Amino acid sequence: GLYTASDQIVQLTPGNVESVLLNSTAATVVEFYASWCGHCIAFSPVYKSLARDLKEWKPAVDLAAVDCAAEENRKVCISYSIRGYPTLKFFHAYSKAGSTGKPFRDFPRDVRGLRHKIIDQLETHSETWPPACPPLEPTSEAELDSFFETNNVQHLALIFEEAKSYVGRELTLDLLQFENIAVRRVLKTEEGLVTKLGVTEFPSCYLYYPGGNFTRLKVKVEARMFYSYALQRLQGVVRSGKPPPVTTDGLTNSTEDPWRPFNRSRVYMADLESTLHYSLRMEVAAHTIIKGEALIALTKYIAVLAEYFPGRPVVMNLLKSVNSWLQNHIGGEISYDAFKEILDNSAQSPDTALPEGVRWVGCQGSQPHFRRYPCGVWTLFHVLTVQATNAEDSDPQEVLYAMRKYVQSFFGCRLCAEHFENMARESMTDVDTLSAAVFWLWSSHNRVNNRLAGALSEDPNFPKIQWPSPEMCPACHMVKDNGDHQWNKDQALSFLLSYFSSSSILKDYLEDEVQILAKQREKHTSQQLALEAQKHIERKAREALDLMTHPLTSQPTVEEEEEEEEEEGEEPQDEAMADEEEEGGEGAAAADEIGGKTSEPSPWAKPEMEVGRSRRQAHRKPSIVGMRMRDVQEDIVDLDSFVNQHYKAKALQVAASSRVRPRTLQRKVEQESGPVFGLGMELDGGLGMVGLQPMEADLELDVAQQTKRLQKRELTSQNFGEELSRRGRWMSMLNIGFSKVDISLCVILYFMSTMCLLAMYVFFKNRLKLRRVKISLP
Ligand SMILES: Cc1cc2nc3c(=O)[nH]c(=O)nc-3n(C[C@H](O)[C@H](O)[C@H](O)COP(=O)(O)OP(=O)(O)OC[C@H]3O[C@@H](n4cnc5c(N)ncnc54)[C@H](O)[C@@H]3O)c2cc1C
Repeated sequence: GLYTASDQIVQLTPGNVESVLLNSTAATVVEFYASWCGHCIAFSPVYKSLARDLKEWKPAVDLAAVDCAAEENRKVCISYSIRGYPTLKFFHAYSKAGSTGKPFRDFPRDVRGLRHKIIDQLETHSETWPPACPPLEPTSEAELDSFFETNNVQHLALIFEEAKSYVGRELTLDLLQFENIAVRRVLKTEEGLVTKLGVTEFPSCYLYYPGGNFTRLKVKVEARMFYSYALQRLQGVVRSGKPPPVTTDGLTNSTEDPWRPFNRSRVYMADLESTLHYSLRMEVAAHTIIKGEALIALTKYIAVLAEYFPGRPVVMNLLKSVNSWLQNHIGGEISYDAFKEILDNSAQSPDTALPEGVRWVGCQGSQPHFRRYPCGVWTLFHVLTVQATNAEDSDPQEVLYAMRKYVQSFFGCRLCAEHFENMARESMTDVDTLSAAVFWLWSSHNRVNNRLAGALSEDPNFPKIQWPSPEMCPACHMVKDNGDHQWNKDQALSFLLSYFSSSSILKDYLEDEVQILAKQREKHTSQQLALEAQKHIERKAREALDLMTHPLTSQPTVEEEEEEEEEEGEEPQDEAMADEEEEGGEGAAAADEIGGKTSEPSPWAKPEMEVGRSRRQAHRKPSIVGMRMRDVQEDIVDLDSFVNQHYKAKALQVAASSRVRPRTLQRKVEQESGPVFGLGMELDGGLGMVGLQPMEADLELDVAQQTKRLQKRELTSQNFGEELSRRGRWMSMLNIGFSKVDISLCVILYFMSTMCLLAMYVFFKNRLKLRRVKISLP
């Protein structure tokens, strides 16, 4: 069909048509249309505007539509005698069954004309006046005398006008949903009242009070919209069913945050940063893996933020680094965890952070469930569209597209997203200038405001209005010759450009940059500590398990030994290479050498293997001794040293991968022939190094063999980064070693399991004996 749920037009179907049109408390205007009909398509924007214009009249008049082109509605349209499209019909309140409505013949194709036609029809109601509709006839002096006796209202607004004017009746219906106010029209011909109040201008509005007191309502222009804005803001006037606005004291008590006093007509950076925090750390976080449309949406969103967000340097640095990370990302998906690492600046780049948590200021609500994040989203994108106007060569739809995509993929309120998408589909693609983008968002936001006025989500302290109000921007409002309201687009644009400009954004209540960075560092460190501690515990558990399953007495297999040799051999290389790559090369080469020797299954390899083994066992023994010899402090998990070690390994890794450069063969040969592990010992000096004594004697290799091996290593030099990180892990693992408690625990467990086995052995042996004795008995 031509209408959606966000158009505030009831969509009729065979299922609801009777309940909507018959015996209803409100009169209903129905458009019968065919979705293929060009005139209907052309009329639909007018009908939608009419629905927005008459929004406040709903209890008295509602708008509906039915698509007669839809097969399922065919019978409905036939039963209402529809022959052509579009057809408008008026159904009075409490219409009886069988009523087919009054057709609007040759109806006007503009909102004003239709509005007047509807008022005319309302006035033709011949039966008892429907209670939901306020009296539309002019009032008299006599009626006013007793008005306050029969009506419990605080304000009576009198619209003095000519007989042909509709302003009084329109305002009566406009204020229908507000309490503590009533509106009546007084004709120019009501001389008594005109003279009493000294009325000289028609139309004009006077506030009338008990006892005959009165005052003139001051407005910029004597017109419906200006009266409406002003009357809704009178003291005590509230939307029906809504609690009265609370004072700041009340607000302080009803929100968990302390109330932050603020200027209602300014934008606050604290709201924008809070919105960024919430959207990137809460909304986007709902996607564990971000791919497809969501990834496009995130990339666009971050790109416009990095380009146009008028943030402080620390936030801009962060947005730019997230943007470049996303732009350089290869592949169709990212994990939120990876994204969050960048967002939380886990690389700890200086002066780069997005404050955590929210501090709503201009978007504070009188209750925790009002305003806040959605208010921030609107404000953020208004700011971005305005900032984009400074970059003249940018794509006019860029920011709107980013918003559309973001809302589609991430905005948690799915119905809001659907409504927004409907608006975007309708007209976003028509935006062809940067100013048009500012306008589009502003008018779309006003459409949403119109729809939501009076909704449950409306904060009574911040009523939804067509923004900006005449008080905020008098020049933005003007009236046409016929008295209808019109936006002065030039004035509205310059108001928006100034209101959302970076220079107008207030920096109050922002968290201090130094504090943000310190917090970030603190958080990062504690995360690292927790991670390292967890790794440490896991490692210890693994090692203890190993020790139980491979008791000290059992001999490792040749393969195991080879593996260990390789690992041991690599460790000093890590450290050495990171510290000074040349030495590391030697260490690894020597380790390769050992591996190479032991793995050769030659007949004469055995004695050599045995020699190697005994030597290695000699190496291994001190490693355990070494553990026992370690400091008493070892019983305490020294997390600081873990962190240092982690950073050191990381830094070395980065340094190594960035500094690795081709080495000359000659240099390598020279280096390989020297005592190779000395540096490793010096660097580490702990458990991990124990098995790596200098072994010049074992390294009498022929040059050709070495050359070959080195060439191989040269080829793999590109993978140093990876290799290093792998080896780094081993490094830290061996370096930590076992504490006394660990060893004692293992020995006790080992002893207990041996005893257990022994007990089982004795038990079964005795049982077998007993059984044999039984069998042998006659
Ligand atoms: C894309 C989107 C769609 C939404 N759809 C729905 C929905 O379908 N249903 C629903 O219940 N809620 C919806 N919401 C939430 C709703 O629009 C409000 O954001 C929310 O109710 C909070 O209202 P608020 O009073 O803080 O003012 P908001 O409407 O959030 O406005 C925030 C601030 O922007 C300024 N402002 C107001 N109007 C304009 C304007 N026209 N142009 C420029 N600035 C303006 C004002 O200073 C105002 O305080 C949506 C929000 C977004 C971001």
